[in-house]
Amino acid sequence: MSKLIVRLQDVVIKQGDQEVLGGVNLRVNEGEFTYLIGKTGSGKSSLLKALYGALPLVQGQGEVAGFDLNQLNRNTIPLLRRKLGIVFQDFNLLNDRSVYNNLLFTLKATGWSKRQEIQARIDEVLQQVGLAGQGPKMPHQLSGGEQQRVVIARALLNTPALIIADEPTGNLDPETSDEILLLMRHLSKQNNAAVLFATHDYRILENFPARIIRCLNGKIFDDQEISL
Ligand SMILES: Nc1ncnc2c1ncn2[C@@H]1O[C@H](COP(=O)(O)OP(=O)(O)OP(=O)(O)O)[C@@H](O)[C@H]1O
Repeated sequence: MSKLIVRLQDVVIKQGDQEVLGGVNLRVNEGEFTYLIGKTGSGKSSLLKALYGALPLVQGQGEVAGFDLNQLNRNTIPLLRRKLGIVFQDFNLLNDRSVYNNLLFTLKATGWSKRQEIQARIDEVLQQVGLAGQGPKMPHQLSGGEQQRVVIARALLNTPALIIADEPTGNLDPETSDEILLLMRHLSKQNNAAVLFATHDYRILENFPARIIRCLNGKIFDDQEISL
């Protein structure tokens, strides 16, 4: 049987006083690629935030990468996030430093200290996203698609069990969006990382089908449960 990376049971998620999603049941297997769709304001980002410990579960049980979401605290949230790779629409790179130093910053912040291991890991993730040798470049010297590749490389640094991608292609043209999507699907397979990929882009869903979770009217619907 596959290992579950996400397990939510009867979960309620609120933003302030407003219930955004209720009765949420969700299971995502190791290595599984899943889309998350829904209109603006339907709760996609709120669901993802709950998964990375930025919004509490108001009710219900949840486990992500072996962490109990109801038991998270200041000490365990960073440990959970180390098991996750998070990719947003806005690239969120530090613009005052090179690609290499962006990746170095994350490794140091997550406890890496040996120079040789750091160098090797940075080379490895840059290679995985097709940016070998681009470490010395500054973010502004890269295209939007290349910047998003750096963000994906950063997300891979600590070998995440789950990659959470909140509209990662939202700022990219269709051709570059396809490249990023295909890269993420390839990396998901290669690294056995589950991916939750929130998108508005129905073109991507049609061209590259996979399981779809839909946020609608305060609930989630699983269009196609693929069990691996
Ligand atoms: N920080 C916040 N404080 C209060 N309410 C919020 C906050 N963030 C989101 N909301 C509300 O929660 C609901 C769900 O928002 P959420 O951002 O999860 O939707 P979404 O599906 O991700 O939308 P989009 O596609 O526009 O990103 C909306 O009604 C929104 O107004």
